[in-house]
Amino acid sequence: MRPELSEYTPIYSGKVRELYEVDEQHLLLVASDRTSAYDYILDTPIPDKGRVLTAMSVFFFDALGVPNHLAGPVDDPRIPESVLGRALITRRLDMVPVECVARGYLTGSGLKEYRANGQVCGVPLPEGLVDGSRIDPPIFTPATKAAVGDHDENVSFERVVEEVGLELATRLRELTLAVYSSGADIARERGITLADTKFEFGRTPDGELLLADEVLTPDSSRYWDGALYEPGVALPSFDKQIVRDWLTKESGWSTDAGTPPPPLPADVVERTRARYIEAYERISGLSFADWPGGAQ
Ligand SMILES: C[C@H](c1ccccc1)n1cc(-c2ncnc(N)c2C#N)cn1
Repeated sequence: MRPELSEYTPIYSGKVRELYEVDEQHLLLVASDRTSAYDYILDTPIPDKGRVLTAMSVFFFDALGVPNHLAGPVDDPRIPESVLGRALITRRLDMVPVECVARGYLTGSGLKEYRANGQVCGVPLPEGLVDGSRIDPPIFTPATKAAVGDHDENVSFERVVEEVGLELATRLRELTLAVYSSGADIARERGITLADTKFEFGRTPDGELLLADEVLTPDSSRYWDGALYEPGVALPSFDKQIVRDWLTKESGWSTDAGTPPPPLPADVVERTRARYIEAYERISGLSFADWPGGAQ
């Protein structure tokens, strides 16, 4: 008999995920079906999004072989039925207060910084780069964690050293770049470009550094269709572009409307759900139909 979610103490509620305390040493990390666009949480959920992103994290945790915070399988008996397939039991860690970002392509906030001063997080880049340009080798572009609703602030490696010390900062950079490159290689072999990603790390009581949070999901990364890639062309997000295009080109809403986006039509929801599942099945080579927690 599985416990009820109400038996666990909620300790964090994010835009699209929640964290609960299971016991002194363990947490329950829950991914919702909520999705965001243009910094709004949309009213319309995407069915199975939480399960697909959980499945992607588990695939990469297994594939990457990096010590991580998982403390049980996706069907662990401590996971309530109501969140089965979109929740994971993790070890409770002392989280490192740094968003560890790796970029293999220039876009987003990195592009904005580059255009202003020719570098990203203090890392100088060659002249003449444009939106979508390859950054080779990939760079470590850390950020400080913002309050809920704010954007993270890109910071230099030196600032991370001030925050956590040289040894840990160096280790975070090494691990971030190595894990990004491994994930990017796996995705590239399946025709998908992993442009950038964000990792979080935490330490165990005896000081071991573990990969935590979610890994290499479309919510923590930018995924592009490898077949469409060309530098200088604004690259559509593999998973979010359907929603973005409907909102800005068909719904009558606009990003400067100052009002929340309207509810999504059923076909936009279904096509977006299908894109998440396509990304998972192409990258993992597994069938999402085999993932626990189907329609209850
Ligand atoms: C922001 C992020 C979060 C993720 C998911 C849902 C809501 C928040 N978060 C993760 C921890 C955390 N703390 C202690 N041990 C851990 N193993 C983790 C993890 N992962 C704290 N915050």
